[in-house]
Order: sequence, then structure tokens, then C-alpha cells
Amino acid sequence: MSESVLDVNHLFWQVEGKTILADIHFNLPQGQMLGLIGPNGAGKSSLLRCLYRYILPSGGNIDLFGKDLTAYSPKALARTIAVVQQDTPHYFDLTTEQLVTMGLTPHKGLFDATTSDDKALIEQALSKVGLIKHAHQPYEQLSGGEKQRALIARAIVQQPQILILDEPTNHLDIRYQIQILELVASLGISVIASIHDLNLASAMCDKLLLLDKGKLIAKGHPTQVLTERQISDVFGVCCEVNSHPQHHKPLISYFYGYQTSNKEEINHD
Ligand SMILES: Nc1ncnc2c1ncn2[C@@H]1O[C@H](COP(=O)(O)OP(=O)(O)OP(=O)(O)O)[C@@H](O)[C@H]1O
Repeated sequence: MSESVLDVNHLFWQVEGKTILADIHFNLPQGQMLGLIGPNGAGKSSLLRCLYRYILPSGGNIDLFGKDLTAYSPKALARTIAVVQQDTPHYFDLTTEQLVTMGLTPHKGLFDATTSDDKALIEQALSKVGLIKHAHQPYEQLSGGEKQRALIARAIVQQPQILILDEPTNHLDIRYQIQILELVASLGISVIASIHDLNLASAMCDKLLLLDKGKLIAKGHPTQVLTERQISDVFGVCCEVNSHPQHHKPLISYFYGYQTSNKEEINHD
């Protein structure tokens, strides 16, 4: 069995008297891609924010390579974990290439110059995400999907051991959704990503965590988590789950007609 890089034990987060995360426990095995799924407001971003130490949990603990997350210096943490957040931040005055170069920061001293190896790494990362042609364009001029890909290139340049992605595919067209997640999987590093598209999560992830109202409802292989019953209970939709013809993991077909049944309910009231 592969070694665990991240261990989360009995994690709680309360804010303003509300429990946002309750008793979350899981681990991330070395080299695996773990998908975080659940409806809006389930707590996915909050959990990821705890993992990259943006939020200090109210209880429980997070171990990174067997050491408490709070014991890491900011620089050591940045060398270990790269994060691509859900909302694209603003980087005025930077070209795409300069943004991607920022990935080197945790590996550099204050006066260290960019070496030819660094330049090759940056060019490779830009090429992997299909942005070579945009290298000298201002980052702010990029489309939403291009910005997302630039942030992934920056994370690649950061050479982390763990990559945390909060809805990495939300601005991407279907080709780039598949391509970027395949690229991330091919890096061979451990990944935890929140993903709204359950079929994409099924195809791309080794294991899934299903969250609802801050609680962990299910965890395991996609076939254990993506059952018709669980999808109906948590997302409130009817579906049929079959085996995907290529990867044989769950393929979900959704049924429609919720608006009609809502109207009927409203009329009955
Ligand atoms: N700083 C905060 N203060 C108060 N409530 C918060 C805070 N951060 C998150 N929440 C609440 O915690 C709940 C979970 O939010 P979170 O963003 O983690 O959900 P999510 O699963 O990522 O949702 P989505 O799929 O819509 O992005 C929401 O009800 C949100 O309003």
C-alpha cells in the first residue's frame, strides 16, 4: 500500500457558532488523485483551505508527511503544497510568463537569478497547458480558462509534492477539463481536487470523498461512492449509474423533470 502524504483526523471547523466541517477524517496516499465532491455549500473549499492552512481548524489535526501542518514554515509549506484556488486572483502588470515564474519563489533566495534550467521549466509548463503563444500577453487579458491554465502552469513550476485544486475545471471547456486533469494526474504527485462534474471526478480520481453539510458521507473508490442512492440522497437528483465503456468506473446519466415535480408540489400546497 502506498504511503500517506496527508492525514486528516477528526477535523472540525466552526465559525460564528455554525459548524462548517464536522469530524472529517481521511488520508491522501502518495501519488493518488483524491476527488472532493458534494453539493454547493457542502464544505469542500473550507476543507481545502484548512489543508493549505488558510483556515485554522477549531479541532482535530492535519499531518503533512507525518508532521503537524502548523509546524511548517511558510516557505517549507510552499515548497510542499501548491494551490490553485477557485476564484482567479487579479495579477495586474504581469505577463503570463511572469505569473508562471512566480512558481519558483519558494525555491529561491531574495537575490537568486532565474537560471536556464528555470527558464526551461517555465517554458515546459506553459507548453503543457497550451499557453506558449500567450507567454508575453498580460495575464489580465487571458480568458477565464486560459487564466486557470496559467495558474496550473505556475503550480507545476512550484514542483510541489501535493497539489490542491479548488474547482480546477470550472472555467475550462470539455477538452481542457479532460486534458488538464490528465496532465495533473500524469505529474505523478499527490493531488486533492474539488470537482463538481461527477462523471469527470469518476473518470479521473483514484478515490473520492463525498461531503454534505460539512460531514463526510462516503469515501473510497468511485464505484463505492457514486451509487444511485448516495447521489439521490446528497444531491437530490435521480440518476442511473452504469459502467463507463472505456474506464469501467461509474458513468452517471441524470433524469430531468424537477421543475415539473416542483410545480406539482407547489400546486398541492
Ligand atoms: N468565513 C466564513 N464565515 C462564515 N461562513 C462561512 C465562511 N466560509 C464558508 N462559510 C460557509 O460554509 C459553508 C461551506 O462553504 P464552502 O465554500 O466550503 O462550500 P463548497 O462545498 O465549497 O461550496 P461550492 O460548491 O458552492 O463552492 C457555506 O454555507 C458557507 O457560507
